[in-house]
Amino acid sequence: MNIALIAHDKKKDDLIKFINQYIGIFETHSLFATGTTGQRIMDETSLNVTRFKSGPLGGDQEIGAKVANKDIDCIIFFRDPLTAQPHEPDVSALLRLSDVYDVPLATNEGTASAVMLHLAEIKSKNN
Ligand SMILES: O=C(CO)COP(=O)(O)O
Repeated sequence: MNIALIAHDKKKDDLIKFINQYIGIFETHSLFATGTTGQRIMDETSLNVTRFKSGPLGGDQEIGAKVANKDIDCIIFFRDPLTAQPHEPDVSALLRLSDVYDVPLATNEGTASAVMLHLAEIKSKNN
């Protein structure tokens, strides 16, 4: 599967911790990320990631374009609900496209954990 990973600045530590928790599942998928999130993932985990521009510079939109082209199967987006983002319209556009194309989108750790359990189930069925 093609999985997009995104985290706002105050959630990046949480995302890295989350990824390391489920590293065995993530390493069996193709990963995409916005710029800074992707760099942190590559620096702090063993995973390789295709990086787009940083979110405020268009990265959410680039991932949105991939969603519209049916190139993304799942999005894990650790959003910061307590900090205003200068590129909020881009974030909303990505969330909207995930609904348009019915792409699973986890915007917090609880939902992301549920998604990972689902991916683990698929993996064990395929083995
Ligand atoms: O702002 C973001 C998502 O809206 C994330 O972008 P970065 O990964 O470049 O910080």
